Amino acid sequence: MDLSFYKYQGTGNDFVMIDDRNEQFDHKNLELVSQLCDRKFGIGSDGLILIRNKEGFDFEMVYFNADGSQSMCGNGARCAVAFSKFLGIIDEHTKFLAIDGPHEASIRNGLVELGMGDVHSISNADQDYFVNTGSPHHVRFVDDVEQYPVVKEGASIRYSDTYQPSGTNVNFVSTLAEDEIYVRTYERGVEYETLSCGTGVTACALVYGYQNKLNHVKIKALGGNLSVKFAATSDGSFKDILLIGPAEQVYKGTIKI
Ligand SMILES: N[C@@H](CCC[C@H](N)C(=O)O)C(=O)O
Repeated sequence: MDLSFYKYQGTGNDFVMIDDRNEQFDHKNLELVSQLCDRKFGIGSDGLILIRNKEGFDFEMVYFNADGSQSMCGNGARCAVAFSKFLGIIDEHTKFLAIDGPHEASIRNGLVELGMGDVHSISNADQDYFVNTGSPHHVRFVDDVEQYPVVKEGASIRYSDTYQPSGTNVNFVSTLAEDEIYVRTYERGVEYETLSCGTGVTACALVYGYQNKLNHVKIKALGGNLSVKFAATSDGSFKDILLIGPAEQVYKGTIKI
């Protein structure tokens, strides 16, 4: 059977997107998901997203990592908003459902402002930090992130006893300017460094912003630039979090499954 798909990228985090409003894709077939995401034997991507109908929402984003596991994906959600606009499901504003709950977003000229879920706290993790932004993120500040062994150190933290059994994503951060950081991320479920991670840069921006009394942090990632705005509350939690950045359709195709 031929499966139609679109390919999207958000700051280099790339996704196979499937319009599955007729629910024909077998979402329990995780082997198929990882085969489609395989860069040698499939289409190739960091993740796969199904757009489905959901009562009370414009759509539901069903997200899978390349290995078939599921979590919240910030860049994927920005791409899902762009794809839903392309499909004519939404106009400039949307309310949709993801695995971590409802989200609101807007899109203008390919730039997506994505409302993220509230974050309850930043925890200490040895000398580093841990933040859950819909997906789990370890955050470590380093002197020169460009030269840092992200895959080696990231894998060692991801598989450490502290994070068993489900593991974590791992972000390494250096300061570029007073209001700008450079973030590189080892992603769980891809099991490698990706060019950008939306929930990851959000976690890093919250930690950096909190420490430096900022409510708007710019982020450089390997795949492009993002920014995060938020409000810090007196009890150490964060609300009104916006992840802002581009989302682009790269191509469409069909593949035999
Ligand atoms: N790339 C994503 C994060 C995807 C989920 C993550 N790999 C996990 O399993 O926690 C993003 O842009 O947020």
